[in-house]
Amino acid sequence: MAASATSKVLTATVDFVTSSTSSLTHRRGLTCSAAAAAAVAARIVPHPPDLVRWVRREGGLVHPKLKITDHLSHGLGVVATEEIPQGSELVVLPSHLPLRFRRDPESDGGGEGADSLLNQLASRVPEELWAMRLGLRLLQVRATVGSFWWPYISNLPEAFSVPIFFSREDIKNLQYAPLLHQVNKRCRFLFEFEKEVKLMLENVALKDHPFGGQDVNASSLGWAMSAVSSRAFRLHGEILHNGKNADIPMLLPLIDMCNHSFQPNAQIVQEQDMNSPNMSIKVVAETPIEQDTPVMLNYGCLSNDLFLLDYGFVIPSNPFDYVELKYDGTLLDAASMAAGVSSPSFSSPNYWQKEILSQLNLQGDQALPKVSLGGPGLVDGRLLAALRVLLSNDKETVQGHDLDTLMSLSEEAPLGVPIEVAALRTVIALSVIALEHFPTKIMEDESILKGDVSSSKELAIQFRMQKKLMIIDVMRKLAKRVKMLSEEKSTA
Ligand SMILES: C[S@@+](CC[C@H](N)C(=O)[O-])C[C@H]1O[C@@H](n2cnc3c(N)ncnc32)[C@H](O)[C@@H]1O
Repeated sequence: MAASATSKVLTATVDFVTSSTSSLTHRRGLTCSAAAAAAVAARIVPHPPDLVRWVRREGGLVHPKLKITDHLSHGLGVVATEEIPQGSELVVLPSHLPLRFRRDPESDGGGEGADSLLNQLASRVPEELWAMRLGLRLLQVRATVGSFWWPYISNLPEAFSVPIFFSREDIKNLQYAPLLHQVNKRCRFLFEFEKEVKLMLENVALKDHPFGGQDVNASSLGWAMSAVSSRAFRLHGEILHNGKNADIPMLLPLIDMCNHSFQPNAQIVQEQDMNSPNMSIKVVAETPIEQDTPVMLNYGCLSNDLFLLDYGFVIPSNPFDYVELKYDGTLLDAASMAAGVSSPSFSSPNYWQKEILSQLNLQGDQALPKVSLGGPGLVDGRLLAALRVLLSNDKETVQGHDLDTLMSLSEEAPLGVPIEVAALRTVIALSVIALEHFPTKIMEDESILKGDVSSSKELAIQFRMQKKLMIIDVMRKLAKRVKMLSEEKSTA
């Protein structure tokens, strides 16, 4: 495969991103450090108060057959000490226990108070880094002597295994440009934000200081952002004056001790409190929970990029994992030729094909060239439709199908078996190119993991290995489909 074609496949090249790799490792402050292991259970203080007792004392409910315990590879977790029936309420939090960022419009107007300064700082955080906003509140509460939330805060991990705390070397070890890009973006933001916070708080009197006069740097900001991204749930806030309620992120004491599974045995339920605009938040058993079984919640159908970036772990054989590719006609021509398709015309579509590419947002001013491979659909619908359309010379047949049909892999061969086989073979060749883009092979990764590696290096290697295994899985499934179609055709 031509090097120029292969270098285009992933949405950005690793070299480009790593040339400016930022990392928080050399800036570890008082309040944070990289996790010594993905499953590290060390807390902010060595012997924090009993969280279960605190929740009960504050009027919450904790099922008597639950306890917090070490979960081998997931840190702490919540476990059933005896069988718990389906439908049982496991934890109920009264509305004053969740920690949220409450934006008080009256303190937004440039006043001097601590809350006003916190609001001003929060308003400088871009929406996509929402975790930093609640993180500011978390830092404020953490710095408050005698804080109501201290029993909760003191039970938080002292370190997180998210990649902003990896060494530069281990960030490069991820080998996947879209994630490197996100990690760098977060690191750069934290360094910039540290400057802004310092500037804004330089001459603030102690009584007005949102962090009780304590130094806040990129590391402590990173700790707070990671605490929130790995533990907060987006839930309905209280009912607003207009009767609606907006989704807001909240830290849920004790509930956030539950680990993640795609086959959860419990779920979060919100209930309107009688006579108040508040919502109580519960965890309810969705299935019977056997003795010694952990209570598991589903954090969401996320890719490994998001699990690693926000939570600091990677899920093996994650059905929602995918790789990003850039839609590029020249690359598709190369892939298609490698797949044995004769005279493909991806780089020179004719006018009716161009129109469809525009409708698919793959061409024109509004083009969104990022497409994906993997996930539940295996192939990005827009990519599949483009391949099917560009491999066909039959305008009438193509125009006889709507875009949804052309984009669906479950629609078997809408433009005929030869076109379908050529399209799928092209995707397989694209997958090979994507695989070649990783500097190491799976076997090399496996042998590195057999050695003595740091936990962050292990996570980085697990991440890239899972991406490669996922691509191979896509290739295998598509090859099976090609075989089936070819057999069907030959027996027809
Ligand atoms: C909401 S907290 C759960 C409580 C956490 N285990 C603790 O020790 O505080 C989420 C964190 O738990 C760990 N975790 C949760 N589910 C996991 C899983 N399926 N695999 C690995 N780690 C997991 C990760 O460190 C994640 O950032």
